[in-house]
Amino acid sequence: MSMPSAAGTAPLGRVLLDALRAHGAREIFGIPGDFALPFFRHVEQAGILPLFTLSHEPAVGFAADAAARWHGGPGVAAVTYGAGALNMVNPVAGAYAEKSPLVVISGAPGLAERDRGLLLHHQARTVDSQFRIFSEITCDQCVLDDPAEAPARLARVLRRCREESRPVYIELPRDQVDRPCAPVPVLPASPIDTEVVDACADAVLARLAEARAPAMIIGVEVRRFGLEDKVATLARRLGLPVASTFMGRGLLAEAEAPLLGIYLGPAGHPEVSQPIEEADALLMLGVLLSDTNFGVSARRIDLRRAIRAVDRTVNLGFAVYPEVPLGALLDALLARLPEATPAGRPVPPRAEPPHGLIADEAPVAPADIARAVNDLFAAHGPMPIAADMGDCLFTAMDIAPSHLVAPGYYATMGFGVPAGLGLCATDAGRPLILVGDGAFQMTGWELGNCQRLGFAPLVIVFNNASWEMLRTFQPEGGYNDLSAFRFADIAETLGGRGHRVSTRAELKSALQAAHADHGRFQLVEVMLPKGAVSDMLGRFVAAARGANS
Ligand SMILES: Cc1ncc(Cc2csc(CCOP(=O)(O)OP(=O)(O)O)c2C)c(N)n1
Ligand SMILES: [Mg+2]
Repeated sequence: MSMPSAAGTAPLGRVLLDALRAHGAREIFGIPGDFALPFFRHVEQAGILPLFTLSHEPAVGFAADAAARWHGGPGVAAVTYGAGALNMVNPVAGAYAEKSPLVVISGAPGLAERDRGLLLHHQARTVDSQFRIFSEITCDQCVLDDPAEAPARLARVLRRCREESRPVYIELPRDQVDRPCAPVPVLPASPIDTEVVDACADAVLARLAEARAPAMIIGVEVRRFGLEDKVATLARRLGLPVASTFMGRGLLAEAEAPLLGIYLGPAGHPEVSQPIEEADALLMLGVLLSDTNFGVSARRIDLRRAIRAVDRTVNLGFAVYPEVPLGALLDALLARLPEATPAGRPVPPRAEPPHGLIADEAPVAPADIARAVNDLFAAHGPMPIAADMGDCLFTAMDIAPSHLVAPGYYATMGFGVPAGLGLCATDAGRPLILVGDGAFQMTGWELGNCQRLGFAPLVIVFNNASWEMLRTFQPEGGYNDLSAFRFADIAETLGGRGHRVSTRAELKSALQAAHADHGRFQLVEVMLPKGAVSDMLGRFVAAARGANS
């Protein structure tokens, strides 16, 4: 029942939608439930943010995460309490790990029903259990149990979501949704101490100036905070060779910058690894110190000599500069550097992505898929890519630069197809989805929503009937053999168009036909021979074995 609105107020559900929009959200992904129905009514009636419903909450989380990464701003996942929200723990954990600004909105029991002394349906342990679970995988949380406090609480968590680029959790008791509430302010950026920033910038430049062979490596925060241009300018002015991490793939690829390529330790190219590992001052901007970024090389990079700027903190040797956002540091560094580009060390020309698929009767290897996609991009322009975990992600490292969303660190399967649907909902353009057969079995069925939603992604399924990545780590595992799903046939049933290919010639013509057909989703099922893996995966596993031996 909508309460009469006092002057300047509106129902809390509507106020929340206005606030999400004002903070940069452009869509809502969700699955309703009785605890969330009052809020979903506002979503549908207000039309402030378009609602995209999917079939299973993990997909809702992955889709909202992908939209957040594309926007560099909030992606919104709205679910019901308990069964819905707890279904989404894995995607939210992945968003936390990979610094994606995801906003989780969960309907919840009303205040009145919490005190009736009954165990509520969807309740796990206590009514507050869900809040505690999400407190572990979000950077801030609030319960909107008092409309008088709601604007301040929402302003706080939405600012932290933006500034930390991490998920936040909003719990919305269903009997509060229609209560009158004042608008939510958009708070100014959290104050920073410019003296700390200045001292930090001076120390960084002094450290780089005394180094014999400085270098730069950049990571996911550069993308999340939209700092690519500033980083490219900094690299030019400093004359430093720069590499991106595995998670930072594609950064600076289109910029005028001395980019070496992707740093992958011994699994990568020596002309990229050497300047990074031999640097006597390594400037690390927005880099997550994760095993997938450095695990195969932790022993090779002396982090004590590195300058690390991530998570609003700069570590330089034993000095720590707190509350220095990456953007503020970049501004301070650029303000201290002349516009001229010094004659830096010559940077070797970047390795060109492989092109020129030989369209013959040979069986398809993962490297052929990269070549075929690069040929397609060269002919028709790049597509945004959503990749799942598995060899498809390693193959993506050989695909020409384009916007990539992938679980490069958290490494969860199931991300690819829902993330591609998330991109379809944004203004990213038609995505290419890369997914293995094992991961497709988890969330690929979400393609069945494409017809209703008007989405037409191009999907490539790497079908080796195997958990092949696991087999490279442990060949003796008999459990890696999977059933032979006929995904191309299933595509037709799901409302799309299926193409099954076994040779390179079939791959080329199927991709051309799929790319030309925008009317429905296209699924190109590539039958890969047993044991066929990308060189990149082979090198990564060998290096990982070496690092862990
Ligand atoms: C949610 C989740 N559960 C298990 C695993 C562990 C795993 C990592 S890679 C992999 C096999 C992937 O098989 P797929 O056929 O998709 O790709 P490919 O290796 O190229 O054949 C598994 C099971 C992860 N990462 N996430
Ligand atoms: Mg497989």
